[in-house]
Amino acid sequence: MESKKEDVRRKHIRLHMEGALTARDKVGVQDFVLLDAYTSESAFVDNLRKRFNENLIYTYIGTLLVSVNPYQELGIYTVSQMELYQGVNFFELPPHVYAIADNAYRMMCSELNNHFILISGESGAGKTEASKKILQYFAVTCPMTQSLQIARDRLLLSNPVLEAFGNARTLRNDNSSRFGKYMDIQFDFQGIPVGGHIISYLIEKSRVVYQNQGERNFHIFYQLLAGGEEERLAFLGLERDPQLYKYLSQGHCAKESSINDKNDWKTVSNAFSVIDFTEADLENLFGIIASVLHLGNIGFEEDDQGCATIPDTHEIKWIAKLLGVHPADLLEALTHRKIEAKTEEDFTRKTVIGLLDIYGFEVFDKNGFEQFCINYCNEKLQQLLIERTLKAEQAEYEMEGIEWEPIKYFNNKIICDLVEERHKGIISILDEECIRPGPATDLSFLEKLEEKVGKHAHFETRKLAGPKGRKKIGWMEFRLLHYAGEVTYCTKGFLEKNNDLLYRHLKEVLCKSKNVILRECFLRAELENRRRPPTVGTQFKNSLSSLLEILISKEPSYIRCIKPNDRKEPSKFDDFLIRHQIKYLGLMEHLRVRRAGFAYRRKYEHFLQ
Ligand SMILES: Nc1ncnc2c1ncn2[C@@H]1O[C@H](COP(=O)(O)OP(=O)(O)OP(=O)(O)O)[C@@H](O)[C@H]1O
Repeated sequence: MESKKEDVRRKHIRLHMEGALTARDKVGVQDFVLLDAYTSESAFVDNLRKRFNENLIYTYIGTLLVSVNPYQELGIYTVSQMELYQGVNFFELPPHVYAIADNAYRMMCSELNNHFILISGESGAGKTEASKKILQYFAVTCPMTQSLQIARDRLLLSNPVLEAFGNARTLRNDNSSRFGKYMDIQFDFQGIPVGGHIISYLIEKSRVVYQNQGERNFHIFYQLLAGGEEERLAFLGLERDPQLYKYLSQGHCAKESSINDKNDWKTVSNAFSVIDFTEADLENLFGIIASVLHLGNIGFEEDDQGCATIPDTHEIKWIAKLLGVHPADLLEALTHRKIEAKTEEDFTRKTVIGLLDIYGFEVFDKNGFEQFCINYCNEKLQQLLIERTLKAEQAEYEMEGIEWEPIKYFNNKIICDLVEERHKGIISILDEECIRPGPATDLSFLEKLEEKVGKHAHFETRKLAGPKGRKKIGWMEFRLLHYAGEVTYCTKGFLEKNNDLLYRHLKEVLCKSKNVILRECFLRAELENRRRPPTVGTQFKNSLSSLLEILISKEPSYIRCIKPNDRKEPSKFDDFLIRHQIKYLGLMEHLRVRRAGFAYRRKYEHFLQ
């Protein structure tokens, strides 16, 4: 009986495959490695366009998956599609995100090793969707006992909560993740999912207090106001109208027709109940969320001695109530000084498949401290790719004595060092400028950079550039020649954003809070540590290095997501925008290396015949 069912399944798969193979033959190449003009970016774009026009959004470069956001439902994520890819050799079926997921799963089961799938691309390119599809794939295709379904649901349903707290409307994407997300799914020796972890990285904290024109704060604030029950809002001292809150209205788009905060609130509330948040947990959590809104509305004034005062204590009373702290202590702490910062994570090993959904290179008209951090993160991830893929591939050919042309690829370690090297790198120089006594400014920081890294081949400023380059760099700016291209950063705000000081008084007050969540975040023991807390840049660097430690021990798979146009339109393929992404995703470079591997395989196969 079982084998008959299996036969039918196999037949079904074969028919699908044959159909797909014919379709794929007609539409460009399904693997860029097969491109004759593989060094030509135009040929690359042509192939991508041809396939995209036929709704074939996936193409391989060897085992790396290139995905173009279709901005429409294509009907390619059905359960029968999942079954089609289940247990089938990677290259036998047309490229698909399910093939990547299935391949990692099968390798993990057979070799009992750990894997990660790195999903990168710029905002709106489809990273989060891709990671959701992979999770759904595992949820449907992995052997599952009833009790484990609860764990599965938790993993899938925690997503709306993560998105509510970590995503926001930006100019590029209505639901843009403003943090890096690492999720791993643990499997036992039979390949049954037994648990998982979610770690969020590098959240864009500055968004809480400031949003650019056309952008919003994190969704949860708006969802709470739009959908929260009357009693809850009354308890929190909140009004429904987001315009009343400074932290929600700076971008002038608190209410957006494309976003339904009220409906989203329902989804998030439901998710909270599935992941076992009690009413007491929610009370504490929303107490903190509401306090942020009240904090934003506090009016500070200067007294006769030039000191900060808060004449209207209305908001203070609410915050004190919600956080369970003494109003006088809070008032004092908000107008006086001291410092702090925090934590990392740790977890036990099993065989796991990790999913890392992380923002790609950001290159805007004006790039600030946030873009500097994000792009540094991308340099480090590229380093990992070089270490793990390119170098390994070359080493293998050399070891086996296979004839091949060495590929010249750029090793971006030099740029990583420029940013992160102790005492010498940009982050250290910035930290020094933040710490040193005397009047440090963003401009003095720029001057320090010129003095200390001015000779570096990947660093430029207006002063250092020749007469030609000078025009394109402003007085307050420096330019980094990243592995994927140049990005000009404006130093304005670097010092302030790097400092992230949480004054000691304030921390002491929060340690005594009756709000359980807050008390967990501000540990008394940490107050005893009199050392200066790390700066934001250093926190970022440390967090990144712990992320890389997690990744380095695992076998990698890569998904590179591309956004086809800026208007979120289906069927619109903007060549210019796509070329930009091909460049910043390093795809041509990757193809060159893969192609060398492919040339070898072809030679080898021929030899075998
Ligand atoms: N495979 C897909 N099929 C259909 N629509 C998609 C697909 N991938 C993405 N989209 C559409 O594009 C939108 C943006 O995608 P997504 O949120 O995954 O981007 P992202 O790369 O995670 O962006 P950010 O970095 O800003 O979070 C989605 O809300 C969805 O409407």
